[in-house]
Amino acid sequence: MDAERDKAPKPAAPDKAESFQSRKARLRASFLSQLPGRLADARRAVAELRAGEIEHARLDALYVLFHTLKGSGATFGFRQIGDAARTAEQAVRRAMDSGGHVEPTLPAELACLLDDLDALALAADVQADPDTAPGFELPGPQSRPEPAPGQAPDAHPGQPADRSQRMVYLCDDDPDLAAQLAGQLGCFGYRVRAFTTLADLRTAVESERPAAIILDIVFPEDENAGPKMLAELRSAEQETIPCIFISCRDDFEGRLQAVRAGGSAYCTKPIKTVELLEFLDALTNPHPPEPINVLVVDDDRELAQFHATVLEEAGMVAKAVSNPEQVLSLLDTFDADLVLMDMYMPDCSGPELSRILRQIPGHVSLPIIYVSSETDVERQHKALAVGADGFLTKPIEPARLVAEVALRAERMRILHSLMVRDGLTGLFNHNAIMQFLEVAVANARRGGTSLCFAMIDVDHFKSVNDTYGHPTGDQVLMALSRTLRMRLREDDLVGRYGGEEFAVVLNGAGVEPAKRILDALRTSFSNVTFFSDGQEFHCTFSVGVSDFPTFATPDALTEAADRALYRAKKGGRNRVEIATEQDALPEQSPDSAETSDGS
Ligand SMILES: Nc1nc2c(ncn2[C@@H]2O[C@H](COP(=O)(O)OP(=O)(O)OP(=O)(O)O)[C@@H](O)[C@H]2O)c(=O)[nH]1
Repeated sequence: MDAERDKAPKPAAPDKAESFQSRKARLRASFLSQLPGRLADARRAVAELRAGEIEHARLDALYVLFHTLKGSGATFGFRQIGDAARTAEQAVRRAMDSGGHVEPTLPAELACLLDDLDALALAADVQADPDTAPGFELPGPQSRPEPAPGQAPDAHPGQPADRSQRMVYLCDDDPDLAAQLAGQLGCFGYRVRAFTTLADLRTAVESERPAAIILDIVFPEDENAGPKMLAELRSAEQETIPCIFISCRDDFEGRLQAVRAGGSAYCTKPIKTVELLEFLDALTNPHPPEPINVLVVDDDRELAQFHATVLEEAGMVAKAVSNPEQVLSLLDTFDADLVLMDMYMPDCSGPELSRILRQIPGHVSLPIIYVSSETDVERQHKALAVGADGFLTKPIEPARLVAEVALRAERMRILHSLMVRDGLTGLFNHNAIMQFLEVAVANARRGGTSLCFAMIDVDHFKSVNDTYGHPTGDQVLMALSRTLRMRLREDDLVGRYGGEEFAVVLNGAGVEPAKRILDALRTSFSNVTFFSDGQEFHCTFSVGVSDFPTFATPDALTEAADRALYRAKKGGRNRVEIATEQDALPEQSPDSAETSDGS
């Protein structure tokens, strides 16, 4: 039934240099050129309908065809085509709802509607001016709101932000807290000047403008002195300096004063350094955030391409696909933040595709929004019940499409980041790094590549805590996490395995390069000087490394790395040990693992 369309030339992938006006004209022309083929397909299917018989398959196919035509006709500005297709769709739906029984009058009714559609298709070239057609007004480039308190702005947890050389002023009347926070932020690459009085802060701002201010609310002179000072600084400054309030006040009044003074974020004491860092990164990061990635799935190629074009115009990265079968493999390589999905597609419906995605652990929380001309609320609810997140009705205004996609994708990035991050270090947490290890092993197996898994454990960490106190121990852990994040490649994965143990997945690395990299990290960390109560000290760590394919499963890799780490500790610490085949799980040699999972 789709034979004509398959022969039709596919719309070219969006060319970045091509203007939106010319893209929309091209897609509209492509829709028109394919219209006769689609109508011929429909006419053949109508001719094959047997009056008085049960005809599930032909009715299903006709339904998808008219439904698609309804949505794309309206989107490309051909309202009458959309209306006629809707009437035909409703006639087919009635037959489907009566158990697939074809009333004797149905074929003639549909043939009549197809005559109308043929006539409209002929007239279509002059029917609608694309510039005035609904659905063609473009929103401006996607603008992102400043992160609100509680929002984690970094879309890619575990990836370092370039914080080097960013000067931050911190003002708190508690000198110990000011010094401690300054020390911790310093571990993450910020240059911090700490002040205990507002007068000193004002003098410093007047002589050198900082990238951000961290400001207490309550000072001895006034319980709202911090917000008052910010308001004063802002009235004197040409450009506003971002400010994060820190306070032991968690009451509404304190928060209200902070917002009124223009505070961008609010952290309550005791301060969680990672939370503070996230706000600082968001407010001072000179790099724009990662664009939102959207996968658009619609069997109507022009419509998929059109929606992708609208999203790209708004600064997102959008891939259009018309065959649902390609979605899984595409998602392996395209890190989609959201899937925009048609509801009725001939070979696999939107709800079926949603179910398939929800059965894959990695896609359980991937936002799915249907874009469909289905207006029946009950059917919309049924489609949503399989795990989709929203419903947009075709034709959709570009501005609304962009806003809905941006809102949901941003929210999911925030939630995802909170779910997968460790609170102290900002690295992936235990569950996340173990899940990433599974994915990395599956990818390495499929691609025939290698990878290394390293377990890193700080040496004599208990005595660091015992000698210098727990907060200093925390600083050591934060400094190590930063060293790992800054020095490893972007596609390597770093997580906090637990306590003072860290896990690293070095994608594509063999044992020898992995050992070289980890030895370099070990040396550079051992050179970091820590300070506590006027005393200096250094820390080291030990590493156990296992590799794929010598160890073929995530369990085998973890166990082997753990055993190698034990040897490193036994052998005197501050060293990297490589796992050998003797470190394999007793019951699971690499060979048996290869066959047990069927690969
Ligand atoms: N400061 C701090 N300490 C932690 C944290 N998580 C675990 N620890 C401490 O890390 C220490 C780990 O000590 P051990 O497992 O005995 O090992 P170790 O002292 O590092 O000695 P070796 O591993 O044998 O070199 C314990 O004292 C834990 O309380 C944390 O988040 N912060």
